[in-house]
Amino acid sequence: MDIIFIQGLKIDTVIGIYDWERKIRQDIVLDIEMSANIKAASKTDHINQALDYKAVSKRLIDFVQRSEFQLVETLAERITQIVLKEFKVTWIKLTLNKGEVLTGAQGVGIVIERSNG
Ligand SMILES: Nc1nc2c(c(=O)[nH]1)N=C([C@H](O)[C@@H](O)CO)CN2
Repeated sequence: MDIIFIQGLKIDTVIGIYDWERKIRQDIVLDIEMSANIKAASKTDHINQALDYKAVSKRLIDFVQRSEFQLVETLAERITQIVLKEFKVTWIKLTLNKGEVLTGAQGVGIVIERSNG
């Protein structure tokens, strides 16, 4: 299996369970690994045959910026479902980092793997 990845994709959104978090926008950072078969793209050297990481990133930026979830779990699950349904991806690993919201910690977040195969 080949993997196309997107690393350190920073997106602003409304997320969190506390009142103060509902009134501000916070940055989350996504690291994404997606299964891809790169044979056709590498043969033809054409973007039409490739999993276009720019297209994935544009779709996720739009979705995350419009979203207002409370939990990182919900946002992560929705992101993986979008990628699996709308792109030629059968497996995805997503790391969602909410950053320095927990006193004493450099980051908090979630790592999930999903597949539809
Ligand atoms: N499992 C989770 N725990 C917590 C979440 C979450 O999304 N999933 N969120 C919070 C708060 O919003 C926190 O990030 C802000 O201090 C706390 N625990």
